[in-house]
Amino acid sequence: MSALFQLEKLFVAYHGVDAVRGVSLSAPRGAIVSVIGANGAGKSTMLNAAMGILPARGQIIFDGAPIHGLSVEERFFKGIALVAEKRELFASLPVEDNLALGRFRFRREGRAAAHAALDEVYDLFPRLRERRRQLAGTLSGGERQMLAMGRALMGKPRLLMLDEPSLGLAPLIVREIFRIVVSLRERGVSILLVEQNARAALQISDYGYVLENGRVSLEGPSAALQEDARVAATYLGFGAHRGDDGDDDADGDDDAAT
Ligand SMILES: Nc1ncnc2c1ncn2[C@@H]1O[C@H](COP(=O)(O)OP(=O)(O)OP(=O)(O)O)[C@@H](O)[C@H]1O
Repeated sequence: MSALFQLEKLFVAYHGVDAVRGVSLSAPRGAIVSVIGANGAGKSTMLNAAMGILPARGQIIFDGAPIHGLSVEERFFKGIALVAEKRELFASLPVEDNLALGRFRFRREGRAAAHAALDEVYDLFPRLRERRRQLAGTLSGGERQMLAMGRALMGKPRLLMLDEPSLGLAPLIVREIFRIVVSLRERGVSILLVEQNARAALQISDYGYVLENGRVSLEGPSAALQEDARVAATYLGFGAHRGDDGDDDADGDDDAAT
């Protein structure tokens, strides 16, 4: 499988201090690639740099071409979308207006295309269809995550980057969200999934990277990572030692934290 997206020796700094330190990573077409790591490992920083929100050194390659010099909007038009950890919804607008904003850059395409995109998102997230007139600010945490993903999908991305989609959500909702992520892979969307919930991420991904202190410390097929003693001890809660993200099995949080 050829890579749709690659980072090569990516460095990202805040005030001269590197938070991401030489990360190389590859996301094949039609695959789910997960990046796991504790708080502060550099996961969000890496995604924000990949999207062009933060400046970075190193190579960022999409569909065989370097995109380093492109703006966020140009990357979006190439087919890259990021669902940020904070979801970044318009709380005082209804669900459907939030979704429509995900397509505003395509406004010249006309109503039929916009409706078709909306229908596709509603088919994927029937809950959003039921709540299409509800204000985004009144949605539950899980519904907000669905709306943030739905809005990103309105742009028909080829690469969907998800920053901690399970954050603050109850296990049942996490399962639903992750089931949808798997169905997106079946529809041909490539996924880069950043998660502290290592167990859930490795269960649905094809390949995984472990990020520690801004560096890739381990990588491999997700099934192999699940069997790896260091991953099990630090991120899956087995063995003598647990990492500082001990709440990684998604069963301790409620659904109202977002
Ligand atoms: N705006 C900022 N200014 C300065 N330092 C920052 C900023 N954002 C993040 N950092 C630092 O960069 C490092 C990486 O943070 P980042 O948010 O990328 O980690 P993360 O792996 O996504 O963690 P989390 O899961 O907690 O979001 C941390 O040490 C953090 O304190």
